Amino acid sequence: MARLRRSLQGRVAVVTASTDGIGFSIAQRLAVDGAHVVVSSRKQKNVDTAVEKLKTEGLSVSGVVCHVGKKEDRERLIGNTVAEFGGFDILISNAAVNPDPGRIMNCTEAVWDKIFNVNVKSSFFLAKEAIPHMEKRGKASVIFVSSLMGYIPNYAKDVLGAYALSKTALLGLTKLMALELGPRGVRVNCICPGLIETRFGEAITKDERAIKFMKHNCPLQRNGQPEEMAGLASFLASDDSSYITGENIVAAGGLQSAL
Ligand SMILES: NC(=O)c1ccc[n+]([C@@H]2O[C@H](COP(=O)([O-])OP(=O)(O)OC[C@H]3O[C@@H](n4cnc5c(N)ncnc54)[C@H](O)[C@@H]3O)[C@@H](O)[C@H]2O)c1
Repeated sequence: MARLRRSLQGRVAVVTASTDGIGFSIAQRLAVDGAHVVVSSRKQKNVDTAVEKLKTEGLSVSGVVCHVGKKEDRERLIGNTVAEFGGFDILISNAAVNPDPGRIMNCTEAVWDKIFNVNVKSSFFLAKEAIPHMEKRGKASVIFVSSLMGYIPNYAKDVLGAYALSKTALLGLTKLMALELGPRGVRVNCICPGLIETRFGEAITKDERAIKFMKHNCPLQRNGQPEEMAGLASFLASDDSSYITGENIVAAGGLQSAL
């Protein structure tokens, strides 16, 4: 007889930028699969709304405000979680920005710094700071959120320039961290979404040219939905992926070419 045990029962997960979009869907799915999920984003109001919504679905969640670029916010996110649960098992590093969409040769130093500070530097330091509190529980899984654009930074070169490049950096970060952390029992993987219908993605997903392009070039002929990233995240967080580390996994409807 099948055992009715949820794949993340007893685990504690922290998900950054999880009040909306892909992060919210991942938080929801991890909680449905049995984890307690710490929801976070920059604004208290958004955290409260997301936590409330998930609680009304009967899910085990709590919330902490965290701007991932601020060390003190990262310390609070980790500190509060450790104080309540003694540690945690799953870190989903999902926050990202693209403050001034444009071509790489138009990127200013200030925009470059903001993109790399949030998307790359903060992802690394949050993981580095979290790992001592995760590894002792024996099931640590770190998951970065990169992008298909990390592989093809020229995908939408008119709007994604330096942002796409920051996502390329995460592909390498995943490989490097997995190598160093494997012997400590910590797995590090990365999800690379294609075009997903969120507020962040709508500059492209709602563009007529992109819609036409997807119809003809994406094997599944459509954009993705945030929920379609959530199962992959849950799998990578669970024991079902216990022999998988250092992988950058694309979920993009089969799309392989630049816009
Ligand atoms: N939507 C897509 O087509 C797509 C494609 C590939 C990758 N991604 C990646 O997926 C992730 C989620 O994006 P999304 O599409 O769900 O859009 P989204 O706008 O819902 O998510 C981005 C989130 O990051 C948050 N954020 C920005 N700066 C932050 C900071 N300093 N600290 C904490 N949170 C911060 C924003 O508030 C926002 O909630 C991002 O890493 C994005 O790069 C999205």
